[in-house]
Amino acid sequence: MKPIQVGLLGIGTVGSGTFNVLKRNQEEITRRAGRGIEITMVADLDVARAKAVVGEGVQVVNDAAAVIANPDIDIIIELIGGYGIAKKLVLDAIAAGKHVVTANKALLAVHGTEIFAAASAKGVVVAFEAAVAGGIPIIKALREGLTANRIQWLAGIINGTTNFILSEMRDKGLDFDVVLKEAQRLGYAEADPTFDIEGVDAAHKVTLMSAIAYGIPVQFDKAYVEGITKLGAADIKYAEQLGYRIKLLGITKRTAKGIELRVHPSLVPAKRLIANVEGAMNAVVVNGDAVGTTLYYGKGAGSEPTASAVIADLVDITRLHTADPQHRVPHLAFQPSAISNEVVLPMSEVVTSYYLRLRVADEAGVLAQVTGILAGAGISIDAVLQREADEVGGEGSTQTDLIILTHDTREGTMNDAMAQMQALPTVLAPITRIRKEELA
Ligand SMILES: NC(=O)c1ccc[n+]([C@@H]2O[C@H](COP(=O)([O-])OP(=O)(O)OC[C@H]3O[C@@H](n4cnc5c(N)ncnc54)[C@H](O)[C@@H]3O)[C@@H](O)[C@H]2O)c1
Ligand SMILES: N[C@@H](CCO)C(=O)O
Ligand code: NA
Repeated sequence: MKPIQVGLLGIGTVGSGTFNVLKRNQEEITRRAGRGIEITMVADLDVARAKAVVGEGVQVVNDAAAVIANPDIDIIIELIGGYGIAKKLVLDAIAAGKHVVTANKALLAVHGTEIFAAASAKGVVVAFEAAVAGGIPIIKALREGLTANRIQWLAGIINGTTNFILSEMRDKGLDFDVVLKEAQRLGYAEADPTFDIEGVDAAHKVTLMSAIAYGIPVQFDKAYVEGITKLGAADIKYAEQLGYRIKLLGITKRTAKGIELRVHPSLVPAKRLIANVEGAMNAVVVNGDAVGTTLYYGKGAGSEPTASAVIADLVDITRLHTADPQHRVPHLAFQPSAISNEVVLPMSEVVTSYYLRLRVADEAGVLAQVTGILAGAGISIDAVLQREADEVGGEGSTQTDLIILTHDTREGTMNDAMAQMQALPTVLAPITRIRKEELA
């Protein structure tokens, strides 16, 4: 089957990430989608910059309408932003019978009702995973994973720029303006950064989540919106002293009287996981009556994290483009015909770092014997801790514990070294080995 053809409108921060990730991971994405996905035409006002990103072989124009008019294109990605020209282009793409993928939360939160109605009438999809919490698959979780539940409430840190500002102000005592400039440089901030700092961007996102959580129309005009501009450094400090962190939260809650929809700075107990979401990271907590509380965490902004969500929507739409129902939800996420025979490694080939605890005789030269074996095996030591014998075995003890952290080592090599260490007469008990994972 020939690749599905995609037209990209706007190749700035998110657009270039989308182009690059799609190209880099082409082979695996095709195995998942069941068909290649190719951006064959790009529109951007800055044609020269666009050409520098896409190279040869992709048509670049400055008129987005020309991409929509191209009959070979099945999916339009809108990454221009705003409610101006983007609205017209999305509606034109729908009218032309094309599916739309967009990261434009502003457009959907304000004009979603009109846009979704147009798409329904035409039988096309408007997918927007990238619009809420960037790379975190929160739309998919609400739309698919949690469908059994009556959602009670959800709350999220859904604006990276403001979370970055609050984190830097708290940790480094930096000024608001300095941190905002840095967020803009890193590509997190909206074209108009007042949308970030006044809470508007978070309100766009929580409006969309509220609609999906409760099955109501998107109603941005009903949201209460308060940003972080009136917060003082002193408030952050006092909250801290009381055991809280201040976070800009988007909250939507079902109550007996109706649905709450609001964005404002909030004190959150410091021990909550969400209170420890720092920098530009996002997190959303969802409470459903059956599942209880679930947490979704990750990068909510930036070029490739946002591209990750855009491409997931492209894969979903591509999977729909077939009559075969098996194709739509492949059991193992990859198409059955694309399952690979890559090997699963035996444990001896696994590479990790280690914590070792050796109960040894408290005498000269023991440490040298042990480290000598590790050096001989090419195992690099990260840290060594030798406990006082008295601490380990009580007063007058002749035994002590030697704790060693290693750098990455092949398990088979470690097994051999451990056998040698265990055989030393000065090693008095079975060695304890715990594998260490950084998980960063
Ligand atoms: N940057 C992020 O981390 C992020 C994350 C999630 C969602 N978003 C959303 O993604 C969208 C794009 O954001 P971005 O950060 O990539 O913006 P950007 O400013 O980096 O890119 C927009 C691009 O669109 C082009 N453009 C403007 N008007 C055009 C027109 N009429 N025709 C064709 N091209 C035009 C610009 O030249 C630019 O290259 C926005 O809706 C934004 O809210 C961004
Ligand atoms: N301006 C947004 C981009 C992601 O939607 C943020 O800072 O989170
Ligand atoms: Na998302």
